[in-house]
Amino acid sequence: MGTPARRARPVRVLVDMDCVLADFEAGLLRGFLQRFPGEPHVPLEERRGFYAHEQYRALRPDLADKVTTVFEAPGFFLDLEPIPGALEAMREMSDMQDTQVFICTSPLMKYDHCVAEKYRWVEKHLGPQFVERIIMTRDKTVISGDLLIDDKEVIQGQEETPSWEHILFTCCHNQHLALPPPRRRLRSWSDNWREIIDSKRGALPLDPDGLGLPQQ
Ligand SMILES: Cc1cn([C@H]2C[C@H](O)[C@@H](COP(=O)(O)O)O2)c(=O)[nH]c1=O
Ligand SMILES: [Mg+2]
Repeated sequence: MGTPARRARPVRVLVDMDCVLADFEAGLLRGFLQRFPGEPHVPLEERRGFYAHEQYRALRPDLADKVTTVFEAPGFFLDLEPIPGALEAMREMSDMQDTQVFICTSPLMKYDHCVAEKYRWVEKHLGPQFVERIIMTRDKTVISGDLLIDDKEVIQGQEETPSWEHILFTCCHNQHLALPPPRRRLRSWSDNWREIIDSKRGALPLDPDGLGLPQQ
């Protein structure tokens, strides 16, 4: 009989891209002001709700299509600025022991430029080793992980009970929301993301069949 194993499996962290790694909201406002000067706009401090185009629609119905043309345009996703601290956090996280990091991002339905530009953005800012870590899906609930760091307040899909805990990454459109316990937030990449990852380590099943893991 082997010694009871005390070795945990790695913590798997899924990290969203838009508004978590890449500053979608700042890029959208900048692009809108350049393309439609003189039209009413939504300042970042007044953004509410995940979908910017819905808030622009409420401002004036025709503005929904206008703002949509900004993020569907070639170059939009590639030119987004990194969120402060995001690149450093990703590099540190992927170097952590017993930690797997994946970038989990949803493409636009109008994917012509978005998909390739998301890949190119990751290569440009994080390098080819992170390109291997991209998961592109319209349904994040079917992806397995321990944590999903994401700015969308509600993440739904085919799987009613996703394996991950959703950590809400603070962004202009969600900062006003009061999260019901036990939901957790990451306020920025200066916040306690290391503690959040470590909080998952003890909770992992160790050698579930109880037969012991092979000695190394
Ligand atoms: C604000 C906003 C976003 N979208 C799109 C843009 C991206 O493809 C996804 C967000 O992806 P994530 O992985 O959840 O970050 O949503 C949109 O279609 N309309 C909008 O107003
Ligand atoms: Mg996002």
